[in-house]
Amino acid sequence: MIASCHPSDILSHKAFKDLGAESVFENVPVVEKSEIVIISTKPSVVPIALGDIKKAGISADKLFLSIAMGVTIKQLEEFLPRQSRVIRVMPNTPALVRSGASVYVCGSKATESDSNITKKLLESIGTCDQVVEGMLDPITALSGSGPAYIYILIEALADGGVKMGLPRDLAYRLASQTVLGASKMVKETNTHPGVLKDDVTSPAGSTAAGLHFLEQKGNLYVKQQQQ
Ligand SMILES: NC(=O)C1=CN([C@@H]2O[C@H](COP(=O)(O)OP(=O)(O)OC[C@H]3O[C@@H](n4cnc5c(N)ncnc54)[C@H](OP(=O)(O)O)[C@@H]3O)[C@@H](O)[C@H]2O)C=CC1
Ligand SMILES: O=C(O)[C@@H]1CCC=N1
Repeated sequence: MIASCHPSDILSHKAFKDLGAESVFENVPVVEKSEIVIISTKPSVVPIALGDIKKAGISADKLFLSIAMGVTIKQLEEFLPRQSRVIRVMPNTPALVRSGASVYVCGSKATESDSNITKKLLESIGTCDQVVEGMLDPITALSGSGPAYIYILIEALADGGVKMGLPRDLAYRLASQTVLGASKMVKETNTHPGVLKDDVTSPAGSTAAGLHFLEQKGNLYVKQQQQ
């Protein structure tokens, strides 16, 4: 494995080395020495980084996997040497704990073998689905950005517990395990989330009161947006 980073980025340089990768400060040697190249710069940097590769006139016999948000297959193929094989991927940060949700789209020159190796790579860090490019923006909003929305939910659940007297570490443990458990219920029982919600909600119970409160707040929010 070989990775590039900026000369001032000592932390990434060390992190790559700790992973057992060769770490360099230029993109061209990374592409020269690799069969599969992962493009993971910010979207605005993609044309610059790929421009370096095109200018260097490297052989195009490589598979490029791009995780850059919003950079289309057509743009990637234009930025790279002709005949480069391109696959666009949208992963998410739970990949760090091997619970990612990734999707990928094959470019015009990607082969079945490229698709298979991409699936194998992504399945080693979570789930993986092949999709069509038109789905990538909504998927970015759902599973790409989604963890941020769930963290806010976990923080809010824990804050509520702390407000009512729970120690913070216990509150975070319970909140995160609750999200994990609820998620597994949806995945493993194949039951509609509305039905699972009803199962928790006893008549005249505390969950019904909590849901009523949230619904009122939700309606309030929608009304504020409409004003
Ligand atoms: N964050 C997320 O949850 C997700 C992000 N993505 C996509 O991943 C990409 C990276 O996002 P993120 O990790 O958050 O961003 P970061 O800014 O953390 O990472 C970008 C990396 O690119 C490096 N870089 C900058 N310029 C160059 C260059 N010219 N050549 C090579 N490397 C360069 C940076 O190095 P240095 O710091 O040394 O400049 C940095 O390590 C984005 O395209 C984003 O859309 C996709 C899915 C989820
Ligand atoms: O917000 C971002 O730029 C990236 C894309 C998906 C998740 N984070």
